[in-house]
Amino acid sequence: MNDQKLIECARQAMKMAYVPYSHFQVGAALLTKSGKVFTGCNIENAAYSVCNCAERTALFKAFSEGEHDYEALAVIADSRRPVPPCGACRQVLSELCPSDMRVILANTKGITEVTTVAKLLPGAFESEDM
Ligand SMILES: O=c1ccn([C@H]2C[C@H](O)[C@@H](CO)O2)c(=O)[nH]1
Ligand SMILES: [Zn+2]
Repeated sequence: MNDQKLIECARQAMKMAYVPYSHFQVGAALLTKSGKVFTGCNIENAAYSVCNCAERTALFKAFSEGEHDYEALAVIADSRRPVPPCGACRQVLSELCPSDMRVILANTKGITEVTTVAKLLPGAFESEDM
C-alpha cells in the first residue's frame, strides 16, 4: 500500500464525517503492519468538547480490534495546507504508535507532507515521566 492509496482511503472516509457544527470534514486511514487499513472520520457533538477527530476514530477502531502495530497514518481535509493534527491527537498518537511512524498529511488540492509521530509532538509526556 503506497502513500497515495492510503490517502485515497482517507479521502473516502472523509465523506462519512458528521460535522453539523464546523462543516469541516476530515478523513484518516491507518495502515497496520499486517496490511489492514482502518479508516476514520471526525464525529462532532452539540457538546463541542466531546467531538472526536478522524485520526483518533481510525486509531481507536484499530486498537479496539486488537491491531496494535502500525505502519503509517494518512489524514486529509479540504484545508489550505495539509491538515495538521490537533494536540489531543498528537498525544494519543504518541502513546499508541511508534515514534518513527510515518504520518502523511494531505489536503484535497493534492498537497501532501510526510512527517512522523515524534516530529508532531516533541517532548511528549509519556509513562516514563510519572
Ligand atoms: O486534524 C484534524 C483537525 C481537525 N479535525 C476535526 C475536529 C472538528 O470536528 C473539526 C474542526 O476542528 O475538524 C480532525 O478531525 N482532525
Ligand atoms: Zn485531533
